Amino acid sequence: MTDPALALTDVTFAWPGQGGFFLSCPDFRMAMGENVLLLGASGSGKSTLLSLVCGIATASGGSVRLGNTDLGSLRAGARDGFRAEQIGVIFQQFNLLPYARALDNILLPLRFAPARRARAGDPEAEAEAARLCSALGLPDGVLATPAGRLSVGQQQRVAVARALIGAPPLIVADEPTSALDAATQDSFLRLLFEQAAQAGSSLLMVSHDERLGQRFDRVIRLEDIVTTERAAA
Ligand SMILES: Nc1ncnc2c1ncn2[C@@H]1O[C@H](COP(=O)(O)OP(=O)(O)OP(=O)(O)O)[C@@H](O)[C@H]1O
Repeated sequence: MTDPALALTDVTFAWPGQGGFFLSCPDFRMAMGENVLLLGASGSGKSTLLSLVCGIATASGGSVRLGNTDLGSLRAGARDGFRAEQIGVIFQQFNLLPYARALDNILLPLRFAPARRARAGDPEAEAEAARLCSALGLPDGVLATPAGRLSVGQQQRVAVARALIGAPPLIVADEPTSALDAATQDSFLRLLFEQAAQAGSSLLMVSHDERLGQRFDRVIRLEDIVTTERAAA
């Protein structure tokens, strides 16, 4: 039997400090190639769960597995490299380098990920970046433009191209449509799904927006897979 793309088992985690936030996730799995939307209200712990999935935060108990690798078995440096190889991340604020060309932003994850760079067609990864931009509806000329000079919609597509390049097995997206109107959201999601499917990537998106649900293989409410507690003030 093939490993799931992602498996969280008996995971526990607490942010340190007063008013600490505790989260536990007994069992959450995603199949290879599956698209899952995780719905939750603001402050419910969606970004915390994504941090655990990406290995940015480390579970205090249980296991987070991507394919056949347990993130907890990796030292910090190895975990960073593993993340760069295996996960394409689309942040809410896109996190592009504003003074770097869109092309350099898209190629950035490949610097830390030799296997992903090879999948992107090293040494011609620029051609793959151009193909992704065109497939995502970005006009010619965007690649050479500093990211900070692009429109919000264009920056968002550049952020998606950066996540998709080199076909990472998992794409993680944190509220990537929050800055868009409904019509633009729909075309954006269609392109993201098409390109993720072409790359064979699984897609885990978190949002508070129930309207996005119809395009996904599975829609889950955060409270159905995690329990959370806040320390008394
Ligand atoms: N870096 C951090 N350090 C300490 N506590 C944190 C940190 N990040 C989040 N928290 C705590 O975890 C709780 C859940 O936050 P989280 O960002 O995971 O929720 P969310 O569902 O993603 O919210 P939003 O939709 O508003 O982004 C917060 O209320 C906060 O108390």
